[in-house]
Amino acid sequence: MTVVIGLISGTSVDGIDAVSVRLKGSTTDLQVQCLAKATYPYPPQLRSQILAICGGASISVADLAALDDAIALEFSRAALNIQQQSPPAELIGSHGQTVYHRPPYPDATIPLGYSVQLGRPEAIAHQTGITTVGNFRLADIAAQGEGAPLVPAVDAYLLRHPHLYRCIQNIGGIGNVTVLPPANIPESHPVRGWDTGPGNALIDLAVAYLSDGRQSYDLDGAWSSRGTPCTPLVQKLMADPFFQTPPPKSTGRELFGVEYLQKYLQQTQVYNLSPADILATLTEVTAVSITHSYRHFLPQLPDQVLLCGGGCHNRYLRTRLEQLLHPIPIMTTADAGVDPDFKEAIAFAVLAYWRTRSIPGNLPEVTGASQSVLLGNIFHPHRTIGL
Ligand SMILES: Nc1ncnc2c1ncn2[C@@H]1O[C@H](COP(=O)(O)OP(=O)(O)OP(=O)(O)O)[C@@H](O)[C@H]1O
Ligand SMILES: CC(=O)N[C@H]1[C@@H]2OC[C@@H](O2)[C@@H](O)[C@@H]1O[C@H](C)C(=O)O
Repeated sequence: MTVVIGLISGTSVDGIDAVSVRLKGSTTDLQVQCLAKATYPYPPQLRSQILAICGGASISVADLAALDDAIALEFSRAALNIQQQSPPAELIGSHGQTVYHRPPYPDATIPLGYSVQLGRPEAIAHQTGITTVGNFRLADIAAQGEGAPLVPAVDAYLLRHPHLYRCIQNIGGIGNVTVLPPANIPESHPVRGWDTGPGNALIDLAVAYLSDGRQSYDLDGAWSSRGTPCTPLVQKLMADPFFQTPPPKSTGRELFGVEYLQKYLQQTQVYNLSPADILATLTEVTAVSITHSYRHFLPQLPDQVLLCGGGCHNRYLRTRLEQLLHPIPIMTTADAGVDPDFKEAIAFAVLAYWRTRSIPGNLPEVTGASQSVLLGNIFHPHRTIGL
């Protein structure tokens, strides 16, 4: 049994999700007991700076180093806080903060992806005195994978149903799915997964714009529920090559970010949309892109969909998914015993644990990597002899 801390701040950049978990077993016998969980919001100025960088703002290398350390410090504080609420942890798995993600593409000078997570793990090891694993995406990228999504490998052991076909749908800033065939069918039906497109990132940006910065997200989907999705605009947006490309695929704020929103807002003028319609239409893009993925890239529709990530609390989005996928039941991962708001943090605790046991963490069927690889670099805290 090992106590491990898992840390992540996702593409919504709303704060650091931290868990302390007790782990037992390894893969098929993996057991996870959650001991403590909390979200630590970023200081507003740091959040704004991160969002600016994600939106393509220029930064000097010196400022990038300072930002990296500021994020590492917030992650270290989160780890030390969660540590106070649970037994001593042996290990930290820290995803860090993604600020740039470029999937691999054949015409690039080097046809490998490029993904930057800030909050350097060696600094977290130093600040906390706890061995820290980080840089999880790099080895998969070196093996020609997308470097994302990585959580499906953990979902495969925590959320498989004995005889039902499940989709685990994360709706964070970006959406991603894990496709879990039932445990009782042959291994020729592999676990799959990919990014489905925007989750809440565009909705959040639009809410901030339409409310003059007074709101940062559409609480429970209340605002969008007062609008009507503009079907011709949804169809136009769904023609984007990202949605039509079969998996493996990954994306981020580089595609579905500030620039996208600006172009989208111009298009909404053509259709004379109200603020509520603007939000309902963006929410519809999230819902339709998810169901489009299921209808086009799965051998069969799932028996159940289990939602996770902050978007599972958006009632309007959830209702639209229920309507679009009727009669497939839409639940959350809480119905299968995994907290939908902390599943990603739990996953990075498990990935760190696997790394220290030399268990590969990527699924080549998901990321497109040429082989399974060990994910992450291990950093031990430097302890001065005699202290
Ligand atoms: N009650 C709610 N109603 C509507 N939306 C909500 C609610 N609670 C959270 N959200 C949405 O969820 C977002 C946060 O989701 P989450 O923390 O899962 O994203 P993330 O982990 O940062 O993203 P990713 O999974 O892409 O890395 C918020 O920005 C907001 O848009
Ligand atoms: C580069 C990056 O941080 N990607 C995130 C993002 O947020 C959701 C989706 O896009 C997913 O691919 C990934 O995160 C989770 C933690 C993953 O790797 O499974």
